[in-house]
Amino acid sequence: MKLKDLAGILPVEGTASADLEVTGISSDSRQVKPGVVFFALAGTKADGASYAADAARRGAAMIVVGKGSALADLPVPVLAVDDPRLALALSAARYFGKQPQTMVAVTGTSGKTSVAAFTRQIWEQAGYAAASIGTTGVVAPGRNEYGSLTTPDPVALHRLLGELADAGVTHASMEASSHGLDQRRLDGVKLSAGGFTNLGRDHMDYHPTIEDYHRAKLRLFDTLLPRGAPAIVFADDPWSEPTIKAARAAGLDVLTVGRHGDFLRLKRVEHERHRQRAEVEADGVIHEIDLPLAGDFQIANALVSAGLAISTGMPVTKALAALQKLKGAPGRLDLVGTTASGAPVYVDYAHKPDALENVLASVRPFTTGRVMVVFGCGGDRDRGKRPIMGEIATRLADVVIVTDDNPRSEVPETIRAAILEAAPGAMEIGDRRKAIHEAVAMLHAGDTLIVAGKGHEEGQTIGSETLHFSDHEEVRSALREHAA
Ligand SMILES: CC(=O)N[C@H]1[C@@H](OP(=O)(O)OP(=O)(O)OC[C@H]2O[C@@H](n3ccc(=O)[nH]c3=O)[C@H](O)[C@@H]2O)O[C@H](CO)[C@@H](O)[C@@H]1O[C@H](C)C(=O)N[C@@H](C)C(=O)N[C@H](CCC(=O)O)C(=O)O
Repeated sequence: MKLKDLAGILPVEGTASADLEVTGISSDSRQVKPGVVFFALAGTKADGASYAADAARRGAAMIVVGKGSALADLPVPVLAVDDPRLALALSAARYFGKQPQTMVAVTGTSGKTSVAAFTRQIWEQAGYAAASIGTTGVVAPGRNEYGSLTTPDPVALHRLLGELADAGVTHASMEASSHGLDQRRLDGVKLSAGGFTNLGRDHMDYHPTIEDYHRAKLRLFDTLLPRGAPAIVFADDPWSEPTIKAARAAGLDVLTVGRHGDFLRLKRVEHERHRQRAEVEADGVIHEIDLPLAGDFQIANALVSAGLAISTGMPVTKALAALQKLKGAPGRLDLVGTTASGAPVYVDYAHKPDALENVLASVRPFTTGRVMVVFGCGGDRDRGKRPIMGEIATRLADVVIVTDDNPRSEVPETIRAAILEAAPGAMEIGDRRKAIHEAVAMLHAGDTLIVAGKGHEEGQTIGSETLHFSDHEEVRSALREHAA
C-alpha cells in the first residue's frame, strides 16, 4: 500500500510523501520497522509524541500526531490530525482491509463475554463459520487463543479480522469495552448490529463519573452503528432507558429484550439447580426454552445474543432453539464440581459490585442451605467499590470470606480492611489458596459456594509480579482433598 491509499483518513493528497510505500501501522515506537506509519497517541501513562524520534530512528515512513503536539525537527514527514486515535483505527481498517461480513458488538458492564460467546454458538449451530473476540480471547474454527484486552487495539484487531476473513469466517461477535469505545479501538469496524446488557459501577479509576462511563458505552450506538442498524437492548436494566433514547435518536432500530422487552419478551422462568426453563414471546408466539445454564443473568445474556443473531438474519425459531445447547463462557458461573454431599462450587469472574450481586442472587433460588462466597478486590484500581462489594456480599451470602485478588502495589491488608469495614461477620483469609480450601471444607449438603473475581484468569499479581494462580485448579484440588 502507498501512503496515498490512506487518503480521506490522513491529509496526504498532493504531499511529497504520497507515493511512499507503507509496510505497516503502529502506535508503539518499539514495534516500528522501516516503512511503518507511526501514530503518536497521548496515553494514560505516556505521550506517544515523546517516542516520535525513536520511531523515526527505526525507519518510520511518517509520523501522525495530534494537532497542537509540539515535535522537534524530525527527519521524516509529520502529519497533524484532529484525533490520532480515530485516524489510527481507520488506517488500520484500510491497511488490513478485510473483516467477516457480519459483525456485531456488545457493550455493558457485565455479560459481554457471555453474549459474544453465545452469539457465536448460535451462529455455529446454524452452520456459519463464526468467531467471538473478547476477554477470554479469540474463538474461531480451529482457533482458541487468549488475548490481553477485552477489545483489542485497532492494529491487533484489524490484523485479526483480516485473518478471520481469510480463514472463511463470515460472522463475528465482539466485546466493546468502555476503554475500547472511548479510545476509538472499534471505529474502523463495520458493524451490522449492537447489543447492550446493563450498566453498573466499574472502571471508576478511568471514567470520572458513571454518566461519563455510560457516554463511552453509548458511542457504540450513537457513533459506530450505521443508521437503521438494529440495537438490541436488555430492557430490564435501569440504564436501558437512556440507552434506548440515545439509540433511537441516532436512527437505530431499537429491539428490546427481557421481561420488559417487546422483541423477545420473557414471560416466565423456572430456576432449577443447573438449568432454567423459560417462556419467551416473539411476534405473539410463545417459545419454551430449556436453558442449560444457571443464573437469571444468563437468561438476559441469552436473549441479547438471540436478538443479535435474529436481527442479523437468523430465523427466530432457530435462534431460540439454539439457546438450548449453549455452553457457558469460561469462568462465568462455571460449575467446577460438587462435594461428596452434592454442594456445588462455582467459579465466577465477578469482580465488580453488580456482577457480584447478580451471581449471588442467581444461586439463591436453588440453594437450600447457605450461600457462601470467597472474594477480594484488586489493588491500584477503583477503591470506592471495596465497601460496596463488602456490603453486597454480607447482604446476599450467609458466609463471606474476604481474601486477596491481585493486590498489585497496595498493601493487601488495607484492601481487605476496606471491604471488611462494610462486611461485619465476614472471615478474613488473605491467602487465596487457603481461603478456597477452607471454604470448600465448610460446605454441607444444600450449600452453594461461589469463588468470585478471577474467572478464567490464571494469575495473582502481588507487587509487580504475577504468579500462576487458578481458582479452577484450587477448587478442584480442594474438592479432591475433602473427598478423601
Ligand atoms: C488505560 C488504557 O486503557 N490503556 C490502553 C491505551 O494505552 P495508553 O494509550 O494509555 O498507553 P500509554 O502507556 O500511556 O502510552 C502512550 C502511547 O505511547 C506509546 N509508547 C509507549 C512506550 C514506548 O516506548 N513507545 C511508545 O510508542 C504507547 O504504545 C501508546 O500508544 O491504549 C493501548 C493501545 O490500545 C492499550 O493497550 C492500553 O491498554 C492497557 C494495556 C490496559 O490495561 N487497558 C485496560 C485498562 C483496558 O483497556 N481494559 C478494557 C476493559 C476491560 C473490562 O471491561 O474489564 C479492555 O478492553 O481490555
